[in-house]
Amino acid sequence: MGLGEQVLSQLTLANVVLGCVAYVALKFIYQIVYYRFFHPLSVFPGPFWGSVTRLWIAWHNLNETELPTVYDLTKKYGPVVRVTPTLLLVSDPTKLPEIYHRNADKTGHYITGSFGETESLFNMRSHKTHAAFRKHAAGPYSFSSVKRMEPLLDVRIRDWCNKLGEKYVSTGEVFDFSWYMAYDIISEVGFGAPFGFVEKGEDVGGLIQGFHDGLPAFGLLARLHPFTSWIKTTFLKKYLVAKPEDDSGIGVLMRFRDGLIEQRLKDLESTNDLGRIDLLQTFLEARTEDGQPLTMDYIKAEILLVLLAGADTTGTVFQAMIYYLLTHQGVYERMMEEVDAAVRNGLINEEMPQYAEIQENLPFFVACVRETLRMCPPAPNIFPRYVSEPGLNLYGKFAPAGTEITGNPWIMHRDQEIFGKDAEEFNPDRWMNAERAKIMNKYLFTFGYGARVCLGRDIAMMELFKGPLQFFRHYKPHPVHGKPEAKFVVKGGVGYWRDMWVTIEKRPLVKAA
Ligand code: HEM
Repeated sequence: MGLGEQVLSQLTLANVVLGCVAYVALKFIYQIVYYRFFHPLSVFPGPFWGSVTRLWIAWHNLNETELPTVYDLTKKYGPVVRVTPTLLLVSDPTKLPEIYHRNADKTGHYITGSFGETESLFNMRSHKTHAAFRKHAAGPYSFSSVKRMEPLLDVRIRDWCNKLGEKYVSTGEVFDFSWYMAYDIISEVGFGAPFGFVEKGEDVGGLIQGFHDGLPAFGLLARLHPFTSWIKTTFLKKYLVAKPEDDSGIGVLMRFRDGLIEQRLKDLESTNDLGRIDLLQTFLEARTEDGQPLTMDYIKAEILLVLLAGADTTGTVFQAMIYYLLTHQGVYERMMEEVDAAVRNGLINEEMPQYAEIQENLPFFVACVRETLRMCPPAPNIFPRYVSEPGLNLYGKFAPAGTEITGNPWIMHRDQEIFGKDAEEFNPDRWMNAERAKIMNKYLFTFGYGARVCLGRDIAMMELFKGPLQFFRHYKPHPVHGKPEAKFVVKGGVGYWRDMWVTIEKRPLVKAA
Protein backbone atom coordinates (compact mmCIF):
# COMPACT_ATOMS: atom_id res chain seq x y z
CA MET A 1 0.00 0.00 0.00
CA GLY A 2 1.39 3.41 -0.97
CA LEU A 3 1.84 6.17 1.58
CA GLY A 4 -1.14 8.12 0.23
CA GLU A 5 -3.40 5.10 0.53
CA GLN A 6 -2.13 4.40 4.05
CA VAL A 7 -2.99 7.98 5.12
CA LEU A 8 -6.42 7.76 3.47
CA SER A 9 -7.19 4.46 5.21
CA GLN A 10 -6.70 6.23 8.58
CA LEU A 11 -9.11 9.01 7.64
CA THR A 12 -12.07 7.90 9.70
CA LEU A 13 -14.54 10.37 11.21
CA ALA A 14 -13.20 9.67 14.70
CA ASN A 15 -9.63 10.41 13.57
CA VAL A 16 -10.67 13.66 11.87
CA VAL A 17 -12.45 14.84 15.03
CA LEU A 18 -9.45 13.79 17.13
CA GLY A 19 -7.13 15.69 14.76
CA CYS A 20 -9.24 18.85 15.06
CA VAL A 21 -9.29 18.62 18.85
CA ALA A 22 -5.52 18.10 18.92
CA TYR A 23 -5.02 21.08 16.60
CA VAL A 24 -7.11 23.40 18.79
CA ALA A 25 -5.42 22.12 21.96
CA LEU A 26 -1.94 22.61 20.51
CA LYS A 27 -2.81 26.08 19.32
CA PHE A 28 -4.11 26.95 22.76
CA ILE A 29 -0.98 25.59 24.44
CA TYR A 30 1.17 27.51 21.97
CA GLN A 31 -0.79 30.68 22.76
CA ILE A 32 -0.36 30.14 26.50
CA VAL A 33 3.39 29.54 26.25
CA TYR A 34 3.94 32.40 23.81
CA TYR A 35 1.90 35.04 25.68
CA ARG A 36 3.11 34.01 29.10
CA PHE A 37 6.84 33.70 28.38
CA PHE A 38 7.81 35.22 25.02
CA HIS A 39 5.42 38.10 24.31
CA PRO A 40 6.93 41.61 24.88
CA LEU A 41 4.30 42.25 27.60
CA SER A 42 5.33 39.13 29.53
CA VAL A 43 7.59 41.41 31.64
CA PHE A 44 4.48 43.01 33.17
CA PRO A 45 2.75 41.32 36.12
CA GLY A 46 -0.81 40.06 35.89
CA PRO A 47 -3.09 37.10 36.55
CA PHE A 48 -2.13 33.92 34.71
CA TRP A 49 -5.37 33.49 32.75
CA GLY A 50 -5.64 37.19 31.99
CA SER A 51 -2.20 37.21 30.46
CA VAL A 52 -2.93 34.30 28.11
CA THR A 53 -6.53 34.81 26.98
CA ARG A 54 -9.10 37.59 26.66
CA LEU A 55 -11.74 35.14 27.81
CA TRP A 56 -10.61 35.87 31.37
CA ILE A 57 -11.65 39.54 31.31
CA ALA A 58 -14.73 38.76 29.19
CA TRP A 59 -15.83 36.24 31.79
CA HIS A 60 -15.41 38.70 34.65
CA ASN A 61 -17.18 41.36 32.67
CA LEU A 62 -20.15 39.11 32.06
CA ASN A 63 -20.22 38.14 35.73
CA GLU A 64 -20.12 41.77 36.85
CA THR A 65 -16.89 41.03 38.76
CA GLU A 66 -14.40 42.77 36.47
CA LEU A 67 -14.09 46.01 38.45
CA PRO A 68 -13.45 44.57 41.93
CA THR A 69 -11.18 41.90 40.46
CA VAL A 70 -8.92 44.24 38.51
CA TYR A 71 -8.93 46.78 41.35
CA ASP A 72 -7.63 44.08 43.73
CA LEU A 73 -4.98 43.18 41.18
CA THR A 74 -3.69 46.76 41.07
CA LYS A 75 -3.29 46.57 44.86
CA LYS A 76 -1.44 43.29 44.52
CA TYR A 77 0.79 44.05 41.52
CA GLY A 78 1.26 47.84 41.54
CA PRO A 79 0.54 50.60 38.99
CA VAL A 80 0.60 48.45 35.81
CA VAL A 81 -1.24 45.15 35.44
CA ARG A 82 -1.50 43.04 32.32
CA VAL A 83 -5.20 42.21 32.19
CA THR A 84 -5.37 40.63 28.73
CA PRO A 85 -2.56 39.21 26.59
CA THR A 86 -2.22 42.61 24.88
CA LEU A 87 -3.74 45.13 27.33
CA LEU A 88 -2.08 46.93 30.24
CA LEU A 89 -4.22 48.54 32.93
CA VAL A 90 -2.58 51.54 34.56
CA SER A 91 -3.82 52.80 37.93
CA ASP A 92 -1.51 55.81 38.35
CA PRO A 93 -3.44 58.97 37.27
CA THR A 94 -0.24 60.90 36.50
CA LYS A 95 0.16 58.61 33.47
CA LEU A 96 -3.10 59.88 31.92
CA PRO A 97 -1.43 62.50 29.67
CA GLU A 98 0.95 59.85 28.26
CA ILE A 99 -1.80 57.32 27.58
CA TYR A 100 -4.45 59.70 26.27
CA HIS A 101 -2.25 62.06 24.23
CA ARG A 102 -3.79 63.77 21.20
CA ASN A 103 -2.45 61.31 18.59
CA ALA A 104 -3.46 58.18 20.47
CA ASP A 105 -5.75 55.90 18.46
CA LYS A 106 -8.58 54.00 20.08
CA THR A 107 -8.22 50.21 19.89
CA GLY A 108 -10.47 47.50 18.46
CA HIS A 109 -12.22 47.58 21.86
CA TYR A 110 -14.39 50.30 20.29
CA ILE A 111 -15.75 47.90 17.69
CA THR A 112 -19.15 48.96 16.39
CA GLY A 113 -22.08 46.61 16.68
CA SER A 114 -23.56 46.71 20.14
CA PHE A 115 -24.82 50.24 19.37
CA GLY A 116 -25.47 49.66 15.65
CA GLU A 117 -23.28 49.41 12.59
CA THR A 118 -22.39 53.05 11.84
CA GLU A 119 -19.54 54.71 13.71
CA SER A 120 -20.26 57.66 15.95
CA LEU A 121 -17.52 59.87 17.41
CA PHE A 122 -17.22 57.46 20.31
CA ASN A 123 -16.33 54.52 18.05
CA MET A 124 -13.97 56.25 15.61
CA ARG A 125 -10.60 54.68 16.19
CA SER A 126 -8.20 56.79 14.18
CA HIS A 127 -7.40 60.08 15.89
CA LYS A 128 -7.31 61.76 12.47
CA THR A 129 -10.81 60.63 11.44
CA HIS A 130 -12.08 61.56 14.87
CA ALA A 131 -10.56 65.06 14.74
CA ALA A 132 -12.23 65.70 11.36
CA PHE A 133 -15.68 64.67 12.62
CA ARG A 134 -15.39 66.21 16.09
CA LYS A 135 -15.16 69.63 14.40
CA HIS A 136 -18.82 69.27 13.33
CA ALA A 137 -19.98 68.41 16.82
CA ALA A 138 -17.83 70.86 18.77
CA GLY A 139 -20.17 73.83 18.13
CA PRO A 140 -23.43 72.26 19.32
CA TYR A 141 -21.76 70.92 22.46
CA SER A 142 -19.71 74.07 23.19
CA PHE A 143 -20.19 75.88 26.47
CA SER A 144 -21.85 78.88 24.77
CA SER A 145 -24.48 76.57 23.18
CA VAL A 146 -25.00 74.80 26.46
CA LYS A 147 -25.47 78.14 28.24
CA ARG A 148 -28.27 78.91 25.78
CA MET A 149 -29.89 75.61 26.76
CA GLU A 150 -30.06 76.48 30.46
CA PRO A 151 -33.71 77.64 30.29
CA LEU A 152 -34.64 74.26 28.74
CA LEU A 153 -33.07 72.49 31.68
CA ASP A 154 -34.91 74.79 34.06
CA VAL A 155 -38.27 73.79 32.61
CA ARG A 156 -37.52 70.09 33.03
CA ILE A 157 -36.17 70.47 36.57
CA ARG A 158 -39.22 72.50 37.59
CA ASP A 159 -41.58 69.90 36.13
CA TRP A 160 -39.76 67.12 37.84
CA CYS A 161 -39.76 68.81 41.26
CA ASN A 162 -43.50 69.50 40.98
CA LYS A 163 -44.18 65.94 39.93
CA LEU A 164 -42.22 64.57 42.89
CA GLY A 165 -44.35 66.70 45.20
CA GLU A 166 -47.63 65.56 43.65
CA LYS A 167 -46.82 61.92 43.38
CA TYR A 168 -44.62 61.08 46.36
CA VAL A 169 -44.77 63.73 49.07
CA SER A 170 -48.53 63.85 49.26
CA THR A 171 -48.83 60.04 49.28
CA GLY A 172 -45.70 59.20 51.27
CA GLU A 173 -45.16 56.46 48.67
CA VAL A 174 -41.85 54.57 48.64
CA PHE A 175 -40.07 54.79 45.29
CA ASP A 176 -36.89 53.70 43.57
CA PHE A 177 -35.10 57.00 42.95
CA SER A 178 -34.47 56.82 39.30
CA TRP A 179 -33.13 58.45 36.19
CA TYR A 180 -36.38 59.98 34.92
CA MET A 181 -35.33 63.60 35.10
CA ALA A 182 -31.98 62.87 33.44
CA TYR A 183 -33.70 61.07 30.54
CA ASP A 184 -36.17 63.92 30.05
CA ILE A 185 -33.40 66.54 30.10
CA ILE A 186 -31.39 64.68 27.50
CA SER A 187 -34.33 64.37 25.18
CA GLU A 188 -35.11 68.07 25.72
CA VAL A 189 -31.60 69.24 24.78
CA GLY A 190 -31.18 66.48 22.22
CA PHE A 191 -34.51 66.68 20.43
CA GLY A 192 -36.45 69.61 21.82
CA ALA A 193 -39.04 67.63 23.80
CA PRO A 194 -39.01 65.47 26.91
CA PHE A 195 -39.49 61.72 26.56
CA GLY A 196 -42.27 62.01 29.10
CA PHE A 197 -40.67 59.90 31.85
CA VAL A 198 -41.49 62.47 34.53
CA GLU A 199 -44.98 63.13 33.19
CA LYS A 200 -45.88 59.43 33.07
CA GLY A 201 -43.80 58.44 36.09
CA GLU A 202 -42.55 55.34 34.30
CA ASP A 203 -39.83 53.99 32.02
CA VAL A 204 -41.46 55.14 28.78
CA GLY A 205 -41.26 52.48 26.07
CA GLY A 206 -38.87 50.46 28.24
CA LEU A 207 -35.96 52.68 27.13
CA ILE A 208 -34.01 52.45 30.38
CA GLN A 209 -34.57 48.71 30.52
CA GLY A 210 -33.54 48.46 26.86
CA PHE A 211 -30.30 50.30 27.58
CA HIS A 212 -29.46 48.16 30.58
CA ASP A 213 -30.30 44.97 28.68
CA GLY A 214 -27.89 45.99 25.91
CA LEU A 215 -24.93 46.51 28.26
CA PRO A 216 -23.62 42.92 28.54
CA ALA A 217 -23.36 42.74 24.73
CA PHE A 218 -21.53 46.09 24.72
CA GLY A 219 -19.01 44.81 27.27
CA LEU A 220 -18.46 41.45 25.59
CA LEU A 221 -18.14 42.67 22.00
CA ALA A 222 -15.49 45.14 23.12
CA ARG A 223 -13.48 42.73 25.24
CA LEU A 224 -13.37 39.96 22.67
CA HIS A 225 -12.64 42.40 19.85
CA PRO A 226 -10.32 40.56 17.47
CA PHE A 227 -12.72 37.62 17.66
CA THR A 228 -15.85 39.77 17.34
CA SER A 229 -14.33 41.56 14.31
CA TRP A 230 -13.99 38.16 12.68
CA ILE A 231 -17.52 37.08 13.66
CA LYS A 232 -18.84 40.23 12.04
CA THR A 233 -17.50 38.93 8.72
CA THR A 234 -19.65 35.79 9.02
CA PHE A 235 -23.38 35.09 8.89
CA LEU A 236 -23.44 35.49 12.69
CA LYS A 237 -23.12 39.24 12.25
CA LYS A 238 -26.88 39.64 12.26
CA TYR A 239 -27.00 38.37 15.85
CA LEU A 240 -24.28 40.75 17.04
CA VAL A 241 -25.15 44.08 15.50
CA ALA A 242 -28.01 45.97 17.16
CA LYS A 243 -30.76 47.11 14.80
CA PRO A 244 -34.08 48.96 15.13
CA GLU A 245 -36.03 45.74 14.41
CA ASP A 246 -34.71 44.10 17.63
CA ASP A 247 -37.40 43.58 20.25
CA SER A 248 -35.14 44.35 23.18
CA GLY A 249 -31.84 45.98 24.13
CA ILE A 250 -30.49 48.90 22.12
CA GLY A 251 -32.96 48.18 19.30
CA VAL A 252 -35.66 49.81 21.47
CA LEU A 253 -33.69 53.06 21.63
CA MET A 254 -32.90 52.92 17.92
CA ARG A 255 -36.59 52.72 17.04
CA PHE A 256 -37.30 55.61 19.35
CA ARG A 257 -34.52 57.66 17.75
CA ASP A 258 -35.77 56.88 14.24
CA GLY A 259 -39.25 58.04 15.19
CA LEU A 260 -37.89 61.35 16.49
CA ILE A 261 -35.80 62.01 13.40
CA GLU A 262 -38.65 61.10 11.06
CA GLN A 263 -40.93 63.52 12.88
CA ARG A 264 -38.32 66.28 12.70
CA LEU A 265 -37.83 65.80 8.95
CA LYS A 266 -41.61 65.96 8.47
CA ASP A 267 -41.78 69.18 10.51
CA LEU A 268 -39.00 70.64 8.41
CA GLU A 269 -40.98 70.00 5.23
CA SER A 270 -43.46 72.70 6.26
CA THR A 271 -40.94 75.29 7.47
CA ASN A 272 -37.18 75.81 7.27
CA ASP A 273 -36.92 77.42 10.66
CA LEU A 274 -38.43 75.56 13.57
CA GLY A 275 -36.61 77.84 16.01
CA ARG A 276 -34.93 74.81 17.61
CA ILE A 277 -31.66 74.91 19.51
CA ASP A 278 -31.39 71.20 20.16
CA LEU A 279 -28.56 68.86 19.17
CA LEU A 280 -30.55 67.06 16.46
CA GLN A 281 -31.20 70.32 14.65
CA THR A 282 -27.53 71.35 14.80
CA PHE A 283 -26.48 68.01 13.32
CA LEU A 284 -29.07 68.41 10.55
CA GLU A 285 -27.77 71.90 9.79
CA ALA A 286 -24.04 71.03 9.98
CA ARG A 287 -22.10 71.03 6.70
CA THR A 288 -18.80 69.39 5.75
CA GLU A 289 -15.86 71.42 4.33
CA ASP A 290 -17.28 70.95 0.82
CA GLY A 291 -20.71 72.19 1.89
CA GLN A 292 -22.42 68.77 2.06
CA PRO A 293 -24.85 67.79 4.84
CA LEU A 294 -23.79 64.96 7.15
CA THR A 295 -25.12 61.57 6.06
CA MET A 296 -28.34 60.42 7.73
CA ASP A 297 -26.66 57.23 8.96
CA TYR A 298 -24.00 59.30 10.71
CA ILE A 299 -26.54 61.70 12.24
CA LYS A 300 -28.50 58.70 13.49
CA ALA A 301 -25.36 57.25 15.10
CA GLU A 302 -24.58 60.55 16.87
CA ILE A 303 -28.13 60.96 18.10
CA LEU A 304 -28.14 57.42 19.45
CA LEU A 305 -24.90 58.26 21.22
CA VAL A 306 -26.56 61.24 22.91
CA LEU A 307 -29.25 58.89 24.21
CA LEU A 308 -26.78 56.25 25.28
CA ALA A 309 -24.05 58.45 26.72
CA GLY A 310 -26.06 61.30 28.15
CA ALA A 311 -29.01 60.13 30.17
CA ASP A 312 -28.14 57.09 32.21
CA THR A 313 -24.71 58.46 33.16
CA THR A 314 -25.99 61.72 34.64
CA GLY A 315 -28.88 59.92 36.33
CA THR A 316 -26.44 57.53 37.96
CA VAL A 317 -24.31 60.36 39.37
CA PHE A 318 -27.47 61.93 40.76
CA GLN A 319 -28.42 58.66 42.43
CA ALA A 320 -24.90 58.28 43.81
CA MET A 321 -25.10 61.74 45.32
CA ILE A 322 -28.35 60.86 47.08
CA TYR A 323 -26.74 57.67 48.34
CA TYR A 324 -23.64 59.39 49.73
CA LEU A 325 -25.64 62.17 51.38
CA LEU A 326 -28.07 59.72 52.95
CA THR A 327 -25.15 57.83 54.41
CA HIS A 328 -23.17 60.94 55.50
CA GLN A 329 -25.58 62.97 57.59
CA GLY A 330 -22.95 65.53 58.70
CA VAL A 331 -22.07 66.32 55.07
CA TYR A 332 -25.76 66.63 54.19
CA GLU A 333 -26.41 69.08 57.02
CA ARG A 334 -23.39 71.22 56.19
CA MET A 335 -24.38 71.32 52.52
CA MET A 336 -27.94 72.37 53.32
CA GLU A 337 -26.75 75.10 55.71
CA GLU A 338 -24.62 76.54 52.91
CA VAL A 339 -27.47 76.36 50.40
CA ASP A 340 -30.05 77.93 52.73
CA ALA A 341 -27.65 80.73 53.75
CA ALA A 342 -26.92 81.50 50.08
CA VAL A 343 -30.65 81.81 49.34
CA ARG A 344 -31.27 83.96 52.42
CA ASN A 345 -28.41 86.26 51.46
CA GLY A 346 -29.65 86.59 47.90
CA LEU A 347 -26.54 84.91 46.45
CA ILE A 348 -28.51 82.42 44.38
CA ASN A 349 -31.86 82.86 42.66
CA GLU A 350 -34.51 81.61 45.08
CA GLU A 351 -36.78 80.25 42.36
CA MET A 352 -34.26 78.56 40.06
CA PRO A 353 -30.54 78.97 40.86
CA GLN A 354 -28.43 79.64 37.79
CA TYR A 355 -25.33 77.65 36.86
CA ALA A 356 -22.86 80.53 37.29
CA GLU A 357 -24.31 81.50 40.69
CA ILE A 358 -24.00 77.95 41.95
CA GLN A 359 -20.38 77.67 40.95
CA GLU A 360 -19.56 81.00 42.49
CA ASN A 361 -21.52 80.87 45.74
CA LEU A 362 -21.90 77.26 46.79
CA PRO A 363 -18.36 75.88 47.21
CA PHE A 364 -19.36 73.03 49.51
CA PHE A 365 -22.30 71.93 47.38
CA VAL A 366 -20.00 71.99 44.32
CA ALA A 367 -17.46 69.95 46.31
CA CYS A 368 -20.19 67.36 47.03
CA VAL A 369 -20.92 67.02 43.29
CA ARG A 370 -17.22 66.71 42.44
CA GLU A 371 -16.64 64.17 45.19
CA THR A 372 -19.55 62.11 43.86
CA LEU A 373 -18.08 62.21 40.35
CA ARG A 374 -14.77 61.04 41.81
CA MET A 375 -16.14 58.26 43.99
CA CYS A 376 -18.71 56.93 41.58
CA PRO A 377 -17.89 57.55 37.90
CA PRO A 378 -20.88 56.12 36.01
CA ALA A 379 -18.63 54.54 33.40
CA PRO A 380 -16.10 52.69 35.60
CA ASN A 381 -14.84 51.13 32.43
CA ILE A 382 -11.65 50.52 30.48
CA PHE A 383 -10.97 53.03 27.67
CA PRO A 384 -8.07 51.48 25.73
CA ARG A 385 -5.68 53.28 23.39
CA TYR A 386 -2.74 52.01 21.33
CA VAL A 387 0.68 53.04 22.55
CA SER A 388 2.18 55.02 19.68
CA GLU A 389 5.77 55.06 18.36
CA PRO A 390 8.37 54.82 19.86
CA GLY A 391 6.66 52.92 22.72
CA LEU A 392 6.23 53.80 26.37
CA ASN A 393 8.47 53.34 29.35
CA LEU A 394 6.43 52.35 32.41
CA TYR A 395 8.34 52.24 35.66
CA GLY A 396 11.43 50.77 33.99
CA LYS A 397 9.55 48.30 31.77
CA PHE A 398 8.94 48.85 28.09
CA ALA A 399 5.55 48.72 26.35
CA PRO A 400 6.19 48.68 22.59
CA ALA A 401 4.14 50.73 20.12
CA GLY A 402 0.88 48.93 19.37
CA THR A 403 0.40 47.78 22.96
CA GLU A 404 -3.14 48.37 24.21
CA ILE A 405 -3.15 50.50 27.33
CA THR A 406 -5.93 51.86 29.51
CA GLY A 407 -6.94 53.51 32.75
CA ASN A 408 -10.20 53.00 34.65
CA PRO A 409 -11.63 56.10 36.37
CA TRP A 410 -13.04 54.22 39.34
CA ILE A 411 -9.59 52.80 40.10
CA MET A 412 -7.54 55.89 39.28
CA HIS A 413 -9.74 58.03 41.52
CA ARG A 414 -8.72 55.91 44.47
CA ASP A 415 -5.05 56.75 44.04
CA GLN A 416 -3.79 57.92 47.43
CA GLU A 417 -0.96 60.09 46.09
CA ILE A 418 -3.33 62.37 44.20
CA PHE A 419 -6.57 62.09 46.15
CA GLY A 420 -5.25 61.54 49.68
CA LYS A 421 -4.88 58.71 52.17
CA ASP A 422 -8.66 58.64 52.61
CA ALA A 423 -9.27 58.22 48.85
CA GLU A 424 -11.69 55.33 49.52
CA GLU A 425 -13.91 57.62 51.60
CA PHE A 426 -16.60 60.10 50.55
CA ASN A 427 -15.13 63.37 51.82
CA PRO A 428 -16.11 66.53 49.88
CA ASP A 429 -13.75 68.57 52.07
CA ARG A 430 -10.85 67.40 49.97
CA TRP A 431 -12.12 69.78 47.24
CA MET A 432 -12.26 72.85 49.48
CA ASN A 433 -8.59 73.71 49.12
CA ALA A 434 -8.21 75.47 45.75
CA GLU A 435 -4.62 74.35 45.12
CA ARG A 436 -5.42 70.74 45.93
CA ALA A 437 -8.64 70.85 43.90
CA LYS A 438 -6.68 72.04 40.86
CA ILE A 439 -4.40 69.00 41.00
CA MET A 440 -7.29 66.58 41.57
CA ASN A 441 -9.27 68.12 38.71
CA LYS A 442 -6.27 67.67 36.44
CA TYR A 443 -6.40 63.93 37.04
CA LEU A 444 -10.15 63.44 37.22
CA PHE A 445 -11.02 60.82 34.60
CA THR A 446 -14.82 60.59 34.98
CA PHE A 447 -15.41 62.18 31.57
CA GLY A 448 -12.44 60.58 29.84
CA TYR A 449 -9.24 62.39 28.99
CA GLY A 450 -7.52 64.31 26.22
CA ALA A 451 -8.87 64.83 22.72
CA ARG A 452 -11.61 62.23 23.19
CA VAL A 453 -12.93 63.69 26.41
CA CYS A 454 -16.74 63.64 26.77
CA LEU A 455 -18.41 66.22 24.54
CA GLY A 456 -21.46 66.38 26.78
CA ARG A 457 -19.47 67.29 29.89
CA ASP A 458 -20.84 70.85 30.14
CA ILE A 459 -24.41 69.64 29.68
CA ALA A 460 -23.88 66.98 32.34
CA MET A 461 -22.27 69.41 34.79
CA MET A 462 -25.02 71.96 34.38
CA GLU A 463 -27.58 69.26 35.00
CA LEU A 464 -25.68 67.91 38.00
CA PHE A 465 -25.32 71.29 39.64
CA LYS A 466 -28.89 72.36 39.05
CA GLY A 467 -31.01 69.20 39.39
CA PRO A 468 -29.73 67.92 42.76
CA LEU A 469 -29.67 71.45 44.17
CA GLN A 470 -33.35 72.01 43.44
CA PHE A 471 -34.20 68.56 44.68
CA PHE A 472 -32.43 69.04 48.01
CA ARG A 473 -33.85 72.54 48.47
CA HIS A 474 -37.39 71.26 48.08
CA TYR A 475 -37.25 67.77 49.55
CA LYS A 476 -35.55 65.75 52.22
CA PRO A 477 -34.98 62.12 51.19
CA HIS A 478 -35.19 59.31 53.73
CA PRO A 479 -33.85 55.79 53.34
CA VAL A 480 -36.44 53.02 53.49
CA HIS A 481 -35.99 50.11 55.86
CA GLY A 482 -37.12 46.63 54.95
CA LYS A 483 -36.13 46.96 51.28
CA PRO A 484 -32.98 45.55 49.67
CA GLU A 485 -29.94 47.78 50.22
CA ALA A 486 -28.92 50.21 47.46
CA LYS A 487 -26.23 48.65 45.30
CA PHE A 488 -23.96 50.01 42.58
CA VAL A 489 -23.81 47.44 39.78
CA VAL A 490 -21.53 47.51 36.76
CA LYS A 491 -22.76 45.86 33.57
CA GLY A 492 -20.59 45.78 30.47
CA GLY A 493 -18.50 48.62 31.97
CA VAL A 494 -21.44 50.93 32.74
CA GLY A 495 -22.55 51.43 36.32
CA TYR A 496 -25.95 52.17 37.78
CA TRP A 497 -27.72 51.92 41.12
CA ARG A 498 -30.21 49.26 41.97
CA ASP A 499 -32.69 49.54 44.82
CA MET A 500 -32.36 53.23 45.65
CA TRP A 501 -35.52 53.06 47.74
CA VAL A 502 -36.46 56.37 49.33
CA THR A 503 -39.38 58.39 50.63
CA ILE A 504 -39.31 62.16 50.40
CA GLU A 505 -40.70 64.84 52.64
CA LYS A 506 -41.25 68.50 51.74
CA ARG A 507 -38.70 70.91 53.22
CA PRO A 508 -39.86 74.37 54.28
CA LEU A 509 -38.58 76.47 51.37
CA VAL A 510 -36.05 79.09 52.46
CA LYS A 511 -36.58 82.53 50.87
CA ALA A 512 -34.34 85.54 50.38
CA ALA A 513 -34.30 87.76 53.47
C1 HEM B 1 -22.02 62.27 34.06
C2 HEM B 1 -22.28 62.17 32.78
C3 HEM B 1 -21.32 61.66 31.73
C4 HEM B 1 -20.19 60.90 31.87
C5 HEM B 1 -19.57 60.35 33.14
C6 HEM B 1 -19.65 60.70 30.54
C7 HEM B 1 -18.49 59.99 30.27
C8 HEM B 1 -17.89 59.93 29.03
C9 HEM B 1 -16.61 59.33 28.77
C10 HEM B 1 -15.76 58.63 29.82
C11 HEM B 1 -16.33 59.50 27.46
C12 HEM B 1 -15.05 59.15 26.75
C13 HEM B 1 -14.95 57.72 26.36
C14 HEM B 1 -13.64 57.33 25.72
O1 HEM B 1 -12.55 57.82 25.96
O2 HEM B 1 -13.75 56.43 24.93
C15 HEM B 1 -17.46 60.17 26.86
C16 HEM B 1 -17.57 60.49 25.53
C17 HEM B 1 -18.67 61.12 24.99
N1 HEM B 1 -19.78 61.58 25.67
FE1 HEM B 1 -20.08 61.55 27.66
N2 HEM B 1 -20.46 61.33 29.64
C18 HEM B 1 -21.49 61.94 30.33
C19 HEM B 1 -22.52 62.69 29.80
C20 HEM B 1 -22.68 62.95 28.47
C21 HEM B 1 -23.77 63.73 27.90
C22 HEM B 1 -24.84 64.44 28.73
C23 HEM B 1 -23.60 63.70 26.56
C24 HEM B 1 -24.44 64.33 25.46
C25 HEM B 1 -25.45 65.12 25.61
C26 HEM B 1 -22.40 62.94 26.27
C27 HEM B 1 -21.87 62.72 25.01
C28 HEM B 1 -20.64 62.15 24.76
C29 HEM B 1 -20.05 62.07 23.43
C30 HEM B 1 -20.67 62.60 22.14
C31 HEM B 1 -18.82 61.41 23.57
C32 HEM B 1 -17.83 61.06 22.47
C33 HEM B 1 -16.79 62.18 22.40
C34 HEM B 1 -15.71 61.92 21.39
O3 HEM B 1 -15.23 60.79 21.23
O4 HEM B 1 -15.31 62.91 20.75
N3 HEM B 1 -21.87 62.49 27.44
N4 HEM B 1 -18.39 60.44 27.85
